[in-house]
Amino acid sequence: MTAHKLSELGVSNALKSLNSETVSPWVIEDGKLTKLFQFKDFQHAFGFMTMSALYVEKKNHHPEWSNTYNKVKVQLITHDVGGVSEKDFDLAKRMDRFAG
Ligand SMILES: C[C@H](O)[C@H](O)[C@H]1CNC2=NC(N)=NC(=O)C2=N1
Repeated sequence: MTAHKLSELGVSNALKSLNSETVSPWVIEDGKLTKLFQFKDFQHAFGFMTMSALYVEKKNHHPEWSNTYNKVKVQLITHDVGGVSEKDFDLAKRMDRFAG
């Protein structure tokens, strides 16, 4: 699947749809699709990262993320097109599911 950089309107519409399915919102921060996940403890946070890692490797589309104890900050952008694309929204939806 080739990536196409989404327009501002495209990002805004995709964000509305993505956030209708999740309790805590994704936002655009520094031009990247961003979310802070909070888990009950480190093990759950790391389990989320492990499930996500297997998926991102299969899709060859990788997050920028950091983990502090029970928190995982995720930022998604499609480097090949220099902006947010459908691939980022697909991964965001999957990560919300992995987070339970
Ligand atoms: C060579 C390799 O397929 C590319 O660099 C892939 C790897 N993972 C990637 N991840 C993200 N987030 N954006 C990309 O453009 C991208 N490109």
